[in-house]
Amino acid sequence: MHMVCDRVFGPTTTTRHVYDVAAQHVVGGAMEGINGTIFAYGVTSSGKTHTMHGDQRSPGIIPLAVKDAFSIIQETPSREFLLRVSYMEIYNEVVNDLLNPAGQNLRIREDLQGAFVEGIKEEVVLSPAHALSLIAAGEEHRHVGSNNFNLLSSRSHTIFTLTIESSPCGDCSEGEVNFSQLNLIDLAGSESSRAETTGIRRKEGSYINKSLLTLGTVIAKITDGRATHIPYRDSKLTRLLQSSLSGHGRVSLICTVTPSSSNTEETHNTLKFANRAKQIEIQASQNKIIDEKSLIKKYQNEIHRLKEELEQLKRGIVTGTPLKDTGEDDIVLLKQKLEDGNVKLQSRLEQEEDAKAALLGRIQRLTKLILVSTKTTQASRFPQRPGPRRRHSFGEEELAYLPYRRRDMILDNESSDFFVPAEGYGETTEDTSKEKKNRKHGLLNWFKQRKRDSSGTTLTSSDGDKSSGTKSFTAPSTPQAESVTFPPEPRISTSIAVENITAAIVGHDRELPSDSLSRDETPLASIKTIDHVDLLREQLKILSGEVALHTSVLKRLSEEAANSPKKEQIQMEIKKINNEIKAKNLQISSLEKQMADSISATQAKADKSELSPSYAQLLEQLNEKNFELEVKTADNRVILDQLQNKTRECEVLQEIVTSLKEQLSQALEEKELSLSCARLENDVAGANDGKELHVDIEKKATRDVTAELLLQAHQASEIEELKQKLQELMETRTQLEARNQKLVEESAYAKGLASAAGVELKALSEEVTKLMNHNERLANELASVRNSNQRRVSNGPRAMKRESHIKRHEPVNKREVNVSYERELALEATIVEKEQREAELQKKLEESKQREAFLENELANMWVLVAKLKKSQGSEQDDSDAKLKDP
Ligand SMILES: Nc1ncnc2c1ncn2[C@@H]1O[C@H](COP(=O)(O)OP(=O)(O)OP(=O)(O)O)[C@@H](O)[C@H]1O
Repeated sequence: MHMVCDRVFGPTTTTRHVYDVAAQHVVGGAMEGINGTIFAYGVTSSGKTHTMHGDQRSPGIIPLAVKDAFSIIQETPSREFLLRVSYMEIYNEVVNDLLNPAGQNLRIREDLQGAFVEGIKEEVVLSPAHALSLIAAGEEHRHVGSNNFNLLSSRSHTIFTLTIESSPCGDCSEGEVNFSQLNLIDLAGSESSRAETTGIRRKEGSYINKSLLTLGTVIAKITDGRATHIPYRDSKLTRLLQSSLSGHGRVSLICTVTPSSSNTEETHNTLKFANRAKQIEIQASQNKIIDEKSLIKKYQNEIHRLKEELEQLKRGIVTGTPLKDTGEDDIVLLKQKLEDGNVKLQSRLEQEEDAKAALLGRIQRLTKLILVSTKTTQASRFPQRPGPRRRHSFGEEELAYLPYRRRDMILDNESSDFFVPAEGYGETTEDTSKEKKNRKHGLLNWFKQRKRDSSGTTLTSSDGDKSSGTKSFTAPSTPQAESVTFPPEPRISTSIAVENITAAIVGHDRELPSDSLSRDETPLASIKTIDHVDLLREQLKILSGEVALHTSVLKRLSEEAANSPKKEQIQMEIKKINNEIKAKNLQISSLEKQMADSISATQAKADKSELSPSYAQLLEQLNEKNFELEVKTADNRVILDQLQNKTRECEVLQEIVTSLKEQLSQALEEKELSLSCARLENDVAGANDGKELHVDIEKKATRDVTAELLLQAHQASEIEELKQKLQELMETRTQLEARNQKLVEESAYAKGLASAAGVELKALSEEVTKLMNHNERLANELASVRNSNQRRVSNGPRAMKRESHIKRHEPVNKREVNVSYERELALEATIVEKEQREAELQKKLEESKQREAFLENELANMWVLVAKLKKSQGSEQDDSDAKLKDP
């Protein structure tokens, strides 16, 4: 950015140096009758208060300026001065008197000399300590509060005004009186929209930002050249600074910036502001008061009159009534009269002595307010300033009014009271000591905890003077002033076309009529109506400002909503702000109605009575303003509608983004599932080729929408493939399950067979056992039969005898032998048969055993197979379960 400014100061620069470079010429000019304004501008916590007020270690521009003003008086023995101060704050667009706690919500009025605050308290000051004590007392009433960046942030703009009157020295000074005002302004810091503030701080912040915004707009319009209307009246700050901003006096703008990277945007804005302000064309001139309304003149004249009175009184006392020649008869009478007269004279003398003392006291009181140099040399200070002044050195008493006493750092090489009142200096000291008793250590920073030692970079933009102009502020007691052109001073100045000045003045003049009416001339009823309409207008402006602010916040939130994850919260806030805007718009319309009613009432009255031209003009102005307000409100509504549309669009976009995100996450889930299935398939089928899929889509998708779409397409095809694979896998699984079922059935059948075979085998073995038993019995029988036959043969004679005996009974025995023989044969045949059957059964048993062994073997194989199948099925089931649980 191409930047124009006079000087850039680094962090090591002292405020004293900044004062010398950027402020001293403004103070010097003010002491010569040229209005001056010095103000600090910057983001919150960038060091404005530090620059303007400072502390004991480093006194700020205000104490340095006050000190310098008194130094200049000391160095100007040819003139006598009268200094008075006022101190006010603009808090939430309300003007409060910091020197008088009762002076709250003061009105700004305008006369031909410019804007002034009605009813503001002005105090005549006699010394730097006196002035600083007043600032200190005023600071205690100033609004401060902690914000995110500054523990004691200025929540209001403060304007310290030093009104200077000077006239040539001498009792019967007929010379002109110089009149000027020096405004030293400490602005509240602009607040970032990022600042997390709530409630009262947010309200204060919005007022601060609004007035600073108006200040920026006014400066932009002044420097624009084409602007026909400059909105000075949009804020109290610009209204009061109108004269200074339109170039009618010396102006020095000190912009403070902070090195913090989080404030880059604000720093940039501050630099832009400085750059713009630098383009303002300055036309400073010396103001001279030619009428008798000057306060210094008033005091001088009164002193003069009182002195004459005193002289007369003195003469009256001294001068006795001469005695005339009288006769002897009258002597007694005369003696009597003389005695009476003496008593009377005595009492008159006493009265006159009292009057004389009272007069002297008044003369002393008045003269002590007028400050003159203690130097005896009467060398004129103007137009050439004498050699370097000894200044900036603070005495003990003055330091007491500065915050955080660090006397070791101050070079106290000069007495503080190097000026004296014109007369009665002793009384001043007495008064000052009284002040001392009452003083409070109370400038804002008195109580400030210094949070950091590193300083913000201070940047100064100071404009020089070029031609003529008028004064900026007018106090209620301010006399009429006249502009006198001074030749331009050799000073750094901006380059701006002279036409622009004219335009600015025209714009300025155009605004004046509504308030330029003399209060004496305006009928009371009209004043009331105008006041009411003024009030409504002010309220309207505040509301419009708030609507504008809300609108900007809304815009910001809408932008944020697009990116922030806390969408719902932001949407809620957007809704809240929308509601607020609606409520404000309702208020605006009701105010407009009230204004319209007031105006029509005024119009009706005006129709009845004869309107003065100024009144008609005023009405016209009001109508114009009303129209302007209506236009602005309509504009606001249009902007609001646009914003609401944008918000809706944003919401729709948000929904699209959300659905896209959901789709993406779904796709990712599916892909994950498919991947696990594929892995499972590979495990089961053993046909895993080791194919690896890369799943890092989510990050990529958020980075690049196009890439995301491509990736999605790619993923879709992959998902399709994977689905097919999954299908195949499912089929395989079904087949496997069928096969498994078959095997289970077979195994059950085999089991049945095996058990049947077992039963059969058991029956067979029992039969075999039976047969074997039977066989054994038969064999035993056979053996016993054989044994008996053999015994008979082997028994011999006995057997023979028996046989012979038997022979005697031959026919019976023969039959018996035959039966036995047949029976033996039958038994033998049965045994053979049994043996054959036994062999057969043995053979059958063997076969059964073999079959059983085979079946058992088959069964074992089957169990192995079943176990295998179960195992594979189980792992498959586990995998799919795990996949389903953790997709
Ligand atoms: N140049 C500096 N040297 C040392 N300290 C500084 C400097 N500038 C600022 N500071 C310190 O930083 C803090 C904030 O400064 P200051 O209060 O002056 O900021 P500000 O711009 O007035 O803020 P706000 O607008 O919130 O009132 C104070 O404690 C002040 O002492």
